[in-house]
Amino acid sequence: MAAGYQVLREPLWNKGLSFTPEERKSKNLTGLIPHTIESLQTQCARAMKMIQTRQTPIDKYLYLSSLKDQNVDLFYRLVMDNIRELMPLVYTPTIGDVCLQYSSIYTRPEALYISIKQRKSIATMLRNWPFPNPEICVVTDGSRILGLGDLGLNGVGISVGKLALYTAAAGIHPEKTLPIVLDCGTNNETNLKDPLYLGLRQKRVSTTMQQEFMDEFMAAVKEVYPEMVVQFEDFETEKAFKYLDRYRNTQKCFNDDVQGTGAVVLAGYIGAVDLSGVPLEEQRLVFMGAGSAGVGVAKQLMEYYTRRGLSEQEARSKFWLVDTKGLVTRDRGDNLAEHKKYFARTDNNGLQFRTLEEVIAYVKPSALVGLTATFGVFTESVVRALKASVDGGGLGRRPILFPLSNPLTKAECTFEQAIQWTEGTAIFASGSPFSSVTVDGITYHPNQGNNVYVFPGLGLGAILAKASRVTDEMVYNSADALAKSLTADEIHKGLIYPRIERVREASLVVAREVMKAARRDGVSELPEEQWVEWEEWGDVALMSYIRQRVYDPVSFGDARVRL
Ligand SMILES: NC(=O)C1=CN([C@@H]2O[C@H](COP(=O)(O)OP(=O)(O)OC[C@H]3O[C@@H](n4cnc5c(N)ncnc54)[C@H](OP(=O)(O)O)[C@@H]3O)[C@@H](O)[C@H]2O)C=CC1
Ligand SMILES: CC(=O)C(=O)O
Ligand SMILES: [Mg+2]
Repeated sequence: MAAGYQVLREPLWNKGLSFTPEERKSKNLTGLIPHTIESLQTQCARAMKMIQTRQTPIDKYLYLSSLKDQNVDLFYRLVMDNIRELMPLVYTPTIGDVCLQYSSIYTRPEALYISIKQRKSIATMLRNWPFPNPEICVVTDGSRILGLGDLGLNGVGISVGKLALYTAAAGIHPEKTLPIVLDCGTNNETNLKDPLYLGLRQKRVSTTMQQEFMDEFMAAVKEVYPEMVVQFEDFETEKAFKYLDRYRNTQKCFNDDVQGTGAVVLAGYIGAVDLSGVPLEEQRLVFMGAGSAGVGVAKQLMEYYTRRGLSEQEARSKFWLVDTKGLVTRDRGDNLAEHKKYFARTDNNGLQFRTLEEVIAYVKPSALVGLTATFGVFTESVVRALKASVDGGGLGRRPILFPLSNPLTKAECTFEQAIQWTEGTAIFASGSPFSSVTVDGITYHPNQGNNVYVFPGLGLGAILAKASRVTDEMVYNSADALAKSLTADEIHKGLIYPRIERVREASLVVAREVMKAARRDGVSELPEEQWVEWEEWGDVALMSYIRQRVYDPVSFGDARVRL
């Protein structure tokens, strides 16, 4: 163990003012820090005060980021204990601005930056990562960052942000997380012209060349870190589907935008249907956006229907997908992208519907899901038409309205608009957090339908189960577990997701069910005796195993009950 100053300079060793008298002596810290001993809570109180003095979300982010670089335990204790206030800073919406400005605000490395020019040394770069045996990586090529488009290398911020939540929301040790950006060029002219841009100054390479690069990357991962789970994040549509299909049967990986989003929306949908007064079989869903998230979500919801006894045909018929050209139909006359074909309608009798208003008038949906990355496409007339089509089915019925695009500047509508235009009846979930709204003395609370409720638990479950693959059953069960994780109080309050303060508790439940699904699918490589023991003692024993393995920073002087 290094002594003195070096201990204070190493973020994973530094405890700030929480070093005990014995540690201060043994590590030669005496005099290098103030004599006072403080608990993590006291240090958190100081940090919160500092955050409040910062004016803009980016300034607050920079303060937090610098804190993470000085004292990892303090950073995570702070985020865990103040998740409602701080998650929007380390994640969406602020992380969107961070990515937009990443090259300008860059101060120090925090990820692996792998450029296609260095493709011959991917394995070496992976080995250069200073911490041994990472368990989870989030990898992006920056080609579709949130709803902000192609940000190139600057998209690395999303890998960093998602992994901070793996730790805060699921307790994966920070040392075991690995953010990666694969730099294949960018088509973003602003970045290419920016003298400070840190990425390759060239247009994106061809699909074929990137495919070869991905193959090399995934092979290097298998060679260097065979146990690591790979989360694909924010790859543009075609690549999102293609890479998932290509690697999912041979490596431990999943796509967060397709599968994580699918699972989180399914969990919310299960709760929303209960509140809506429209029975599951009568629900009719319009999806605005037929990209990686839209199709991923539709497929996951369809799975729910088929597990409830509907045939594939019946289940598929509940979904109407809309893209920039209107309702997706087989006979629309354009060359439909492969991923859109499955849900393309064939029952439209040659009719085509260009606008969302036309689609709503035709379908009379009970639920409207937005995954377009386009602000404001749920206009007043659209939302009022949705409400009218639900009202038509009987009094007291409530529309399901999920504008899920990120960050807030891309949301299809705001919470306030949803409340106003539906007279407070909308069952609402958005991708980024909106504040509560009070109208005529009634306060309405929004839900945040974001894959943050799924990926941390899904990843943790896959790691702890030593799963050789991430199977559909594991993904489906993450949704099921999340839906069942609400408390009576949350259900009573009309919520469809656990309060964000409980995201960690919910993630551990998700992880437990993911582990069990891995076992059922025969992909868990844990010893048989271990499973026999859990099967004998049940969920309590399994949960206790999980809790013993999660990171939960505490300090000398803390007297509190931990998860
Ligand atoms: N809440 C959450 O947890 C998550 C939210 N998201 C958000 O979802 C959004 C979309 O992501 P993703 O699916 O990966 O993106 P894609 O680029 O794959 O898909 C976008 C889709 O939206 C359609 N679209 C865009 N503008 C319009 C418009 N004006 N009218 C109708 N359709 C439109 C596109 O049509 P076309 O095909 O014709 O181009 C395309 O089908 C992003 O903002 C992302 O942040 C994603 C994952 C998780
Ligand atoms: C949340 C997320 O994964 C996205 O917006 O892409
Ligand atoms: Mg994403």
